Amino acid sequence: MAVYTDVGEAELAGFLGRYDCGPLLSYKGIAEGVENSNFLLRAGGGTFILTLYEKRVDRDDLPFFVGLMRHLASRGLNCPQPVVTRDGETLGELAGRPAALFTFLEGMWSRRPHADQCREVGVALAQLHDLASDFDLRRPNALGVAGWRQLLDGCGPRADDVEDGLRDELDAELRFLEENWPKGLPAGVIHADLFPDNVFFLSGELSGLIDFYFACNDILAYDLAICLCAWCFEQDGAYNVTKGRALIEGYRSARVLSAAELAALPLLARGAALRFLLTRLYDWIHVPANSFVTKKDPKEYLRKSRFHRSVRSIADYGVHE
Ligand SMILES: Nc1ncnc2c1ncn2[C@@H]1O[C@H](COP(=O)(O)OP(=O)(O)OP(=O)(O)O)[C@@H](O)[C@H]1O
Ligand SMILES: N[C@@H](CCO)C(=O)O
Repeated sequence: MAVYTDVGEAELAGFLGRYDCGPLLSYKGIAEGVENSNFLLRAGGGTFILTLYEKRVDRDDLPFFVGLMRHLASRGLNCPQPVVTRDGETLGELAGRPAALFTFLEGMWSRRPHADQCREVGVALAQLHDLASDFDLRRPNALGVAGWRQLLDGCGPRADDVEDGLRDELDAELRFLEENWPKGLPAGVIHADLFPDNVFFLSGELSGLIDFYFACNDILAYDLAICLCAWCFEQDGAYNVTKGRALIEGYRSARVLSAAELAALPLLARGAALRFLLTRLYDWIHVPANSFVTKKDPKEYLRKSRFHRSVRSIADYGVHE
């Protein structure tokens, strides 16, 4: 459950008083998610999502995230929109945390994505890259290759509690990636966390994207590699070549992937697997066992990391140049 910060009714009503959203009717914490505290809120003027920003979100980055959501929506991409107060503000403070109110997006995320949904995500990701290309704010990727060493160091010797020898294995993998990380590939704004729980479907079609709080400037094809990790493996850990092909072909139908980008995919996917392995491992070690947050399994990403290390060319992902 991701409600780190509790909000009292009186202080919430006070916060909402700055908006034209009508009186507070009800609110409840949303169990899903691991990063921020989210509440589903009903007011006279409709249904909203209230987000309180927690540890991994830097307050100074909020104008980038909120601005990006507004920019993408103005270009036709369906994503939550910050509600503006009567004073023209989109960001405020509640229960000691930075907070914002968003429009509610209809739809459900897919617990067991099928190949057609992978294709749709590929298309949507390419559209996002294209639509964000003229967004004028910049945010370096704090969880990019240059930030992984600090995460691994932060895990310390307790990494070996998850699996014997894990710390040395990750150290070797990280060193390899630091030395071989591709340079010069097309870069721009990426979502950086487009997992199934951040993609909504309605009546069988992709209806919107949420959770832009890792969005940043980085290699575009790295975003595709993240989706390859998040969408194209089965619950038993096996890579599904049909889903992988659908995702990549969906992406290519909306944005041309150069030969260099395609060739770099296995390396970028190793990086993507390591990034989520490291954040999960860090949380596994540091989030107290009695907290109300369901920790995500680092071993799922260890298996994915090992799979990507075994890949010899993009043909192993089911695609050709
Ligand atoms: N605008 C919205 N409309 C409808 N539901 C939403 C909206 N924003 C968030 N939610 C719901 O809240 C849940 C958690 O939101 P979100 O994914 O942004 O949280 P998070 O803690 O950042 O999660 P994650 O672990 O994916 O980083 C979502 O799975 C979704 O059910
Ligand atoms: N999508 C991430 C959690 C949010 O950062 C994961 O599955 O590890």
